[in-house]
Amino acid sequence: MSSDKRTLPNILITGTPGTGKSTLAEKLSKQLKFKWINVSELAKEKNYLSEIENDGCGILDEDKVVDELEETVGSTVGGVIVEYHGCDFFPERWFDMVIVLRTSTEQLYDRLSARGYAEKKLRDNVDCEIFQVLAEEARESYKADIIHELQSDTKIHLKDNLKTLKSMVKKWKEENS
Ligand SMILES: Nc1ncnc2c1ncn2[C@@H]1O[C@H](COP(=O)(O)OP(=O)(O)O)[C@@H](O)[C@H]1O
Repeated sequence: MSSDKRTLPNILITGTPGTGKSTLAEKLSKQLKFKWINVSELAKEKNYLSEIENDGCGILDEDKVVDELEETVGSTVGGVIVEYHGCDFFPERWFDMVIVLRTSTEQLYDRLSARGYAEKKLRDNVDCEIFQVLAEEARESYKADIIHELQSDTKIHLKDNLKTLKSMVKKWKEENS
């Protein structure tokens, strides 16, 4: 299905753990009255995580996630916000906007320390942000004109990002009505 058949846009929010995906997705979904899907939470609930890796994270059964979400995210209704720290396994046709959240090393370090991440996991995630792993993955998986990198260090950034996204949704609706 092409995006112009949807009545509302679907938004993917991706980024390194701790960059603020859930914080942004929760507020945005409330303000826009969109459905919010946190893939990590879904995977835990539905038991889509197999084999525990050394860092305590399971390996996601990506096919099961896609099958589970196809009815909702692939429907003609749209208006879904999906968030996950990965983006290359979702069908490209699902999304009209792909948001990559970026956070400074210092902020990310503090946030992940506050989460109690062990030193190695913390370092791996900070490296993931420094090397722009998710931004690169997004560029390899989606068209450049739907990808938007947004800085997410401060509460002011959060406010600005909400404003930016709401105006992007407004524009999309005008262009696709
Ligand atoms: N723009 C921001 N400014 C300041 N703190 C933020 C911002 N976004 C998120 N946070 C804080 O950072 C932590 C991680 O945010 P969270 O939304 O859980 O990240 P993610 O979903 O990407 O793992 C939380 O404590 C949250 O309150």
